[in-house]
Amino acid sequence: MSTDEHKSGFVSFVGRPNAGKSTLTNALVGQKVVITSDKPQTTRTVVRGIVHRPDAQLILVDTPGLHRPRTLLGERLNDLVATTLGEVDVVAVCFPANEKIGPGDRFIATEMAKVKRTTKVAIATKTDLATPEQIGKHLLNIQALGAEIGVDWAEIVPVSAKEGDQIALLQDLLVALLPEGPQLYPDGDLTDAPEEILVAELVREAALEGLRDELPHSVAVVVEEMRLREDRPEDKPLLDIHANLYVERDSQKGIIIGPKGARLRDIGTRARQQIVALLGTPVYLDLHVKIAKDWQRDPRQLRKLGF
Ligand SMILES: Nc1nc2c(ncn2[C@@H]2O[C@H](COP(=O)(O)OP(=O)(O)OP(=O)(O)O)[C@@H](O)[C@H]2O)c(=O)[nH]1
Repeated sequence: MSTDEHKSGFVSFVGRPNAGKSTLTNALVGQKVVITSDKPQTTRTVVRGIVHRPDAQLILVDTPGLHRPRTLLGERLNDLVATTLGEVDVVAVCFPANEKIGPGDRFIATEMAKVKRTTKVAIATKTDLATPEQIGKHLLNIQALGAEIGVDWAEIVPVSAKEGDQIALLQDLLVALLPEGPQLYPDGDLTDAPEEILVAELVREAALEGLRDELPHSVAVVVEEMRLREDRPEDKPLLDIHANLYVERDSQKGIIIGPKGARLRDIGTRARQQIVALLGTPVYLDLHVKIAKDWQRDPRQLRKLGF
């Protein structure tokens, strides 16, 4: 291969909620750039992770879990997913190896079949949670599903993002599918999401830990202000961050705040540690819980919350 054959392009991971898309993005980039959670549907913004290699630049677009619209928010997410898929070079569908292929996977793969132009890859994720026999059967099922609905997988790759297993191979295979093209982002850029969005996502992630049922869908975070505190010595900077956690109902506010504010304090501590790790600056984090009544169904509120 000649050295001027540089490749660049966009890859989008899709899959049902919790399929491991965010974890895989982080594993490929080699650093945490998108939040992960064991709650479905936590990814709401399209954050790109960027893999820099001498021969290629691989830009990962992390789409929200594709699902049938339930609320207005759901419809917007689906619009976003459809738009994203038409614009990328490769769509990689994630099928968790520790679970059978179900109606959700079938729905997504069928949607995928409609995006004709884009190369499709299948990824069997979370292989550390399955036996070799299960993985083998899973790969055959993925192939059969493709044949049934008319999707011709360019590759079917089993990986474990958690163990780092086959991640390098996946990177090579994805690069091979990219068109020739120049470097699109400067060296060192890992994502083009604004810092406020990353910070809001980290707060949301901390708030979701330990929550059950419907509440995860009801939490939104907006960073209201983020600036370096004045009058600090240059070698001891402090970043002041003010963020609002929005919930839909009074009862949910109580859950987030917890007895005597204990849960909110805990959210703040955990989020702060992650933000410091991301930005490399000491942080003072001020969190407030607010009610935005039924925000998921209200277009005005959705806009205000950044959707
Ligand atoms: N054991 C194991 N767990 C994994 C692996 N990849 C992801 N997980 C876990 O699966 C859960 C979901 O992972 P995410 O990466 O957030 O999934 P997602 O597809 O981005 O989820 P949504 O944002 O809901 O669409 C988290 O608890 C992860 O820790 C893996 O390779 N092995």
